[in-house]
Amino acid sequence: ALITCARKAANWVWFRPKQIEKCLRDQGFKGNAYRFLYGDYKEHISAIKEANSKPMDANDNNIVPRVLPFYQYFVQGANHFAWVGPTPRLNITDPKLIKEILLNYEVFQKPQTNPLINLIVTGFATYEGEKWATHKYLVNQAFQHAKLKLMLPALYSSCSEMITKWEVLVSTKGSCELDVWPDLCDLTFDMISRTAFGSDYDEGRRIFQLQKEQTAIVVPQLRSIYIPGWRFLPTKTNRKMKKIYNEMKLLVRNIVSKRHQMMNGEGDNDLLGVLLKSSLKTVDQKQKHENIKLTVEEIIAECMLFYLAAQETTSSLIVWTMFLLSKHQKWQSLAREEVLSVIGDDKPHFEGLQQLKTVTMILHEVLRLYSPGPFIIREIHKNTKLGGYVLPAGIEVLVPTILIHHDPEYWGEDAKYFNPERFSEGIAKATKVQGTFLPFGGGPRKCIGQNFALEEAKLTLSMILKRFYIHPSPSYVHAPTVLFTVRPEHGVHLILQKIF
Ligand code: HEM
Repeated sequence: ALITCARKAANWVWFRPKQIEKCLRDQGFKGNAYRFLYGDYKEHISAIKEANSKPMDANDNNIVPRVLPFYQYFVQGANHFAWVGPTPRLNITDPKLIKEILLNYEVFQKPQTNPLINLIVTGFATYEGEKWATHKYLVNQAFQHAKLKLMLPALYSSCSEMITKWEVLVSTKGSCELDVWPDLCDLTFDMISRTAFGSDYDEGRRIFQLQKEQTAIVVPQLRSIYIPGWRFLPTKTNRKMKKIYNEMKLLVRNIVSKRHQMMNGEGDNDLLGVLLKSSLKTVDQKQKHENIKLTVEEIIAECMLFYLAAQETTSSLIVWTMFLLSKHQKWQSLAREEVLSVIGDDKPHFEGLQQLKTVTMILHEVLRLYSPGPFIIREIHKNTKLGGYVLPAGIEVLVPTILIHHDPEYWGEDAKYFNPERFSEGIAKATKVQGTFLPFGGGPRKCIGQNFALEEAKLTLSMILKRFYIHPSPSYVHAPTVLFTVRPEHGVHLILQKIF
């Protein structure tokens, strides 16, 4: 047994990486030679630290060196690989190959993360195969057009609370300086709580606190140490995380069972209602995924996923939009004019939000420049053809979406500039090469919450633009950084001026 274990360990930390390295080099891929256990990991971490050590010029949108520092400094180009411990990660920037990767989702799978991340990311985002397909199908029911329309009043209530708070702040002087980031995080949390849990959303608030605690624990771990195989160690951190996770699970379980008892087969229109319906009844018999029932455990996992996937991504989109509108007053005025002409003094309504063309162009441009999810990672478990290459089993591929979004080859010489005009004739005509706008990913594993996020963002921006002029603040420090999403390291300080 000892000999078998020793052989396996030696294979994992040395022989297999060296074999893979040879296979990659033989096909023309470039990268550093594999170094025992750590690979390029130490350089990777110091590149992140170095890149984040100083703020950027506030007029500079070239955030790639901060967001993908290792890529920028060491890899320098497409079809290079870097070592994350004993695992090589191949960078792919060719749109044709990216399309192949995203479409071939059964082979290019989501990477297995360490168990700490598994305590944060749950639900179907972590599944593969038939289980993923059936769960995605069921969860998708909650994001249908008709359902999104019904969610609007809940989103409106959340947003009104934030706007009222800001109106109080500006009431004495007519304007105030404010870090809008924490408020936007609270807002998107509140929105997902209401839309996920309907009337039980208050009980969901505690989940937010717990998720914040989890992130606070996990982030320094991810950035500082790397011990290959550490996932097997019963560390203090693991225990702390597990404790928080169990508390979250209990909270969601209580909400789920309360609703389960109340519903007697009839669901609400919130996300939980849709999932619970599926646990009570069989789904449309004509559909492929008939007779699927979710267990309570599975529903809990999906609810916890909503919180993670829906919250910081959308707040990141809204905060960078506010920041860029503060810098580009022309676009701010155009957006405000459009909101006033389409929605006027009414409450924002679903059809109105669909008609906001300028606001949509602005949001697309923000998603391009400040993509909340700046890269996509996949791994393969068997030797796989990709274009003219044969990729060896056990490697990861990284699609650096943000790098592609900033590439002048696809977006023109003004790729680094904020120019929503490029989206005036839709996404297809904004880029020179199709498949280079990937803020929500692509293929079957594309983001399920895309329309929901855009609805949230349009509603929030409409309500803000109707009440306030947004100006830059001298205390703002431009420091985009990646912590699950591209977020502002020191918040986003802006001056809000009341519109009378
Ligand atoms: C601006 C906001 C958002 C952005 C930029 C965004 C981005 C993304 C991206 C890039 C992916 C693909 C990841 C991959 O292929 O590895 C993804 C997947 C996903 N997103 Fe979003 N997302 C946003 C909002 C949301 C919201 C509001 C929800 C839920 C309510 C959500 C739920 C999910 C889920 C569940 C997946 C996994 C899909 C699957 O594995 O099939 N996202 N998102």
